[in-house]
Amino acid sequence: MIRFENVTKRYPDGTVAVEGLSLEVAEGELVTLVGPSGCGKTTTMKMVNRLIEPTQGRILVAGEDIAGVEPVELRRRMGYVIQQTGLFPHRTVLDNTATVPHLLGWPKARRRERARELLDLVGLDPAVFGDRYPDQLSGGQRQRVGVARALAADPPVLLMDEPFGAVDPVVREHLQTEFLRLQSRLHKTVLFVTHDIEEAVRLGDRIAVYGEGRIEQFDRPATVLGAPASPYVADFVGADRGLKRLSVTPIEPGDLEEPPTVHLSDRLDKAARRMAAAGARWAVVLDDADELHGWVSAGVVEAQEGTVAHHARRMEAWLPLGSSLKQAFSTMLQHDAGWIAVLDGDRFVGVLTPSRLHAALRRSIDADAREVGRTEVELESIESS
Ligand SMILES: Nc1ncnc2c1ncn2[C@@H]1O[C@H](COP(=O)(O)OP(=O)(O)OP(=O)(O)O)[C@@H](O)[C@H]1O
Repeated sequence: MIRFENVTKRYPDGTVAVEGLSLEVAEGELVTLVGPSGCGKTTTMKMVNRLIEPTQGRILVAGEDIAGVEPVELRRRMGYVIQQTGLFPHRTVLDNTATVPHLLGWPKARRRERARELLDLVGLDPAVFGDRYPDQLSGGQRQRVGVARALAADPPVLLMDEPFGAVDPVVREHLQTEFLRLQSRLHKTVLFVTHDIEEAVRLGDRIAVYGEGRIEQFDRPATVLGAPASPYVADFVGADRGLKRLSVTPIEPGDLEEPPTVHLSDRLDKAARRMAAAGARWAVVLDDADELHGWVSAGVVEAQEGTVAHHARRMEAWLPLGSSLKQAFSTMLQHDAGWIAVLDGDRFVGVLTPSRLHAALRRSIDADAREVGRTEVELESIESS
């Protein structure tokens, strides 16, 4: 969707900001450009909407060489979000959001309706915020308006230059989560500049790690963290990259243990037999709709009569399949739990234990090194190592 072909930018004073850059962002993909200050990220981005012209090479968007597209026309096809949102201070939030539809000549009622819809989408109630001016908003709210404005005309491409850079870390994490949720619905092609490696790995389908004016590695976040291409990249992603990798490695069905399951309505002697047969000290308890209720321990079951319902404990520590290993670890710590339940929708699929979590992480590193799927890596090789 966005393709750089051997692009170089040399400024008139001789500074080479970008050199021989080749990079392709697929349709619907979110690529983060990350690197230290001055390495050429912003220059790269601004060449896509022709705020800066390359000295050499060409850039194609949807197959078309943008050198032949009117800059104003080109920019209407691309949402652009920057750190200092660039909102018009004397226009209301609603009018700011409707900027591009206004430029495109949409009738007033339609563009106001669209602006309200967009504000809703980014989590701002238009009835509350629509008539405010930008200086009557918090930094995080201003950034949301910036995102809403960029999306207003539904452009296929979004260019985002440190859009969450000016807000505190808690708000930033919140905005990132919301943006990921939005992106999972909208599937825009996104080029996202940041100097924050945490943000880059969290948001990017792939990340391009910049050295000076050139890309040192362009890969999925887990690969960059697990197998940095050079000492420079290893240094940039940080000594705690193993820990960071937890946040980009999802829980997969193959990572889970399957303890015996019993139902709330089961008699205790049946539950006891099932646990004994499995050699388990506890079982997961499901309700009549087969949804997770909690757990029950073998000790309680053996000593009592009646049904599981009287002795089952609620299980609060659970996560959906596909959550990150970091969320899993954090949930274990938060609930002081030796395992967490993993659900697929409402369906219970298994449990993740600390040793399985460790195995999953090791397996994903092995899988990347061998360029195979994680499920193809034998668990034995981990447990015996
Ligand atoms: N108009 C200009 N004239 C000369 N040099 C420039 C110009 N704009 C940028 N540069 C230089 O080009 C290099 C890359 O700048 P760029 O803004 O692309 O970096 P960046 O990675 O986005 O940095 P930051 O994270 O600090 O925004 C820097 O050395 C910068 O000083």
